[in-house]
Amino acid sequence: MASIVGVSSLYRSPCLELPKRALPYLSPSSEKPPFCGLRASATTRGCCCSLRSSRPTAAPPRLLVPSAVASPNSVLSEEAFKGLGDFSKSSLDGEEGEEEYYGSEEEEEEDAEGSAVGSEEELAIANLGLPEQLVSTLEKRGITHLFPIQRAVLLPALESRDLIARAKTGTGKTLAFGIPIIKRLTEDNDDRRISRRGRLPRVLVLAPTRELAKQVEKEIKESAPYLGTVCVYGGVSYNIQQNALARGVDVVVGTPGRIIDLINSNSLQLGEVKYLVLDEADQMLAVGFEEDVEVILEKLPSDRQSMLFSATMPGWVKKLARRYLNDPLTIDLVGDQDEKLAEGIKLYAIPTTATSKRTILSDLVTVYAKGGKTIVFTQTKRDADEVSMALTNSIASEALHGDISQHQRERTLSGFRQGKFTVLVATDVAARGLDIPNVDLIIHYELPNDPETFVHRSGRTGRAGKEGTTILMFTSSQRRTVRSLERDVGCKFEFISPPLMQEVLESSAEQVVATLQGVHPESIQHFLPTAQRLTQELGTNALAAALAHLSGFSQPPSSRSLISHEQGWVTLQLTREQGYSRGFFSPRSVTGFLSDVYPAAADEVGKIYLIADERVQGAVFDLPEEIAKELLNKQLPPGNTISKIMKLPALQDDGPPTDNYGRFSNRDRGSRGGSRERGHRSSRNWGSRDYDSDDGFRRGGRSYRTDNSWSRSSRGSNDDWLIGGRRSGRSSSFGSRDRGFGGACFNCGRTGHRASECPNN
Ligand SMILES: Nc1ncnc2c1ncn2[C@@H]1O[C@H](COP(=O)(O)OP(=O)(O)OP(=O)(O)O)[C@@H](O)[C@H]1O
Repeated sequence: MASIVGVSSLYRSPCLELPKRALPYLSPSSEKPPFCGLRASATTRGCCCSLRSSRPTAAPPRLLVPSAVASPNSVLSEEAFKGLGDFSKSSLDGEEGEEEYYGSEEEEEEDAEGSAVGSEEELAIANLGLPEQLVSTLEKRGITHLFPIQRAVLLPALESRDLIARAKTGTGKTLAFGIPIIKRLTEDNDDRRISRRGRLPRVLVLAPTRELAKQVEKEIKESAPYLGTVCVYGGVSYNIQQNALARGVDVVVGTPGRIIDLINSNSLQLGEVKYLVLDEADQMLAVGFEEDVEVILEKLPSDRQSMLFSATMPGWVKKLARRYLNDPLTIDLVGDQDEKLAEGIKLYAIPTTATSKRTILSDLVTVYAKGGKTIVFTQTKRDADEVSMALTNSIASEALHGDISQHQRERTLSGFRQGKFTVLVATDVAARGLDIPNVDLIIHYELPNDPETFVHRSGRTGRAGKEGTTILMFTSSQRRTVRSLERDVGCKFEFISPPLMQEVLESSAEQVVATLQGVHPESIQHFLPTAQRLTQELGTNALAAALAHLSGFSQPPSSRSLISHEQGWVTLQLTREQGYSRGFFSPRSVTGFLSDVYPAAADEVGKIYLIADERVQGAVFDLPEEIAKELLNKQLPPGNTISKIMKLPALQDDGPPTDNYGRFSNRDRGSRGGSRERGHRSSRNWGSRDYDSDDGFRRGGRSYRTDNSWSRSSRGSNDDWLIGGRRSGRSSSFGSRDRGFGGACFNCGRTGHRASECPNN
């Protein structure tokens, strides 16, 4: 698990170049010894100071930029930050050598050498010669040492290099561009322009969503309150934004749609912009946004520094970026071969069915979030609403998507940040960039559209070195997509089963206990007399009743299938003693047995699985609660036992759910009908997915992969859910209302009739 403390780890050979060369490069007035904070290579390749600047660097007034030593394959080691992001062994699009690239092949080898002489001190922001105001505001926010991406970007950014930077989610990319830009703006203030009214912006940061734009604005404002920073985005009145721009501004952060509107109304002039940042660059350059970005770029001076940041940079982004960037330096702290997710994120995957999804969801939240914050990602706005509504019965939750008014979106996010409710159900509008403290659990209620979205969604937890958990829910038909996801993201899921009711009850109780610990002692005093009376009357039952109520279990939990996890179903086990067997024991034996003992049970039986233990002749199967009760009261033929079970025994063929199982289930005939329809719709709906864009209207999304394998499978899975989810009620009713006999005759073994109707009788 990565830890922020990792920052204090030592790396071995500190850069020897920078102290000599970089003094003027950093703050001329600083008396602190500057250093680059990067280990010099044990080989001949040198540290960041030898990064080649292959074009003249635009030195700001009073900043002397040293002419760097040419070293095309400059290498930096990240020993000190292991866990927060490793340097890659390959370039973003595999075209090494074509461009300057920041990564190492011999890193591991180097890491084994040398002695630990670098120190926390060397990474201390206070030692870098940054403007004092900046150092002090960062320190107040607990930011005292550079994170790896910040360290890697600082010098090239100050050298005015165009950059393409990739680092994992939550590793501090905002300040990676923020710190050098703020330094330049602060020092480039000879003419006191920072306070001048009507000054035009020198920095433009483009972000794909309003929430992200606001967050970047906040980060810059908090780090440099003395700069004029204005955020412009759609969904709110123009006036306030226009007035703020008119007063004079240093940094504009915004979403493309509103920026274009403000340019067109002449409220925003970009003629003095010196620094352009595309945050979440791959999304900014995806179809739909790219045209807007191009319109904006046309308004910018060509003599500017451009920087692209994201946790994901598919190859096409880099190719496209060449059109906008000038001899860019690529800084890649992710690498193509390695896991793309931030470390410290535990990954689980859980097989579900469309009908059991919602029940499982609330159980997962209860058991895995342990009272912390959860974000549930859905594909569509409608699903976000519906899932949030369904959850609200048991857990406080709210929905966030592009159809919700901007005002409400802001209120929702702020309520979530403040912990007023603990589950946010969102479309991918919340997948990128949002930095919300203490999000412990991410649930992909629906498979993401592409691996990049999976990385960004999951990256809302495990930020800045913290731990987090991600759970992917999938149906059996989506198994292949899950495997592709593992391959594309370089991760491995641990496959889990739905939590048992006992676990849910225990977790709920624990959370209530944690909440009780926060009750103010004075409040307790008010309730003490009643508590004492109740304890005398009811003993510990009084406290248990209070816990049950506060856990949301005033009524006993409804019965639930251990197989499908659907409510209202019970899982029973049939075992047959040796010697009573009528031949080979199979699922047909179960349906035949049921039709003899209680035909209603044979009609309604759900999934049937054989017990794995070869010494036991038996199976488990699902029945509706009422039917199960009746069956348990029936007289059974000798040698047979039926009991209600609380835990599944080991089952043959991996147990539920697979595509093969349930062949003997009546209910399954319905779902097979459903899957025909799924197949029919799967490819068509891909383009019309209900995707949120910044400005609340649909934008297309680039299909990131060229081989289509991911896209195709996720298209299928997307629609699978669209149909499965919305029609879940119908799907489950197909089987149970269809009274045709789905089992096999106990007599002749053929399907379609009961033993009592067997023509062979
Ligand atoms: N040097 C630092 N020390 C401590 N905390 C930091 C440092 N730099 C950034 N942070 C904090 O780390 C968190 C994550 O930063 P940020 O949102 O910039 O990550 P990111 O890499 O842009 O993530 P994403 O890819 O999800 O957009 C923020 O809360 C930020 O304030």
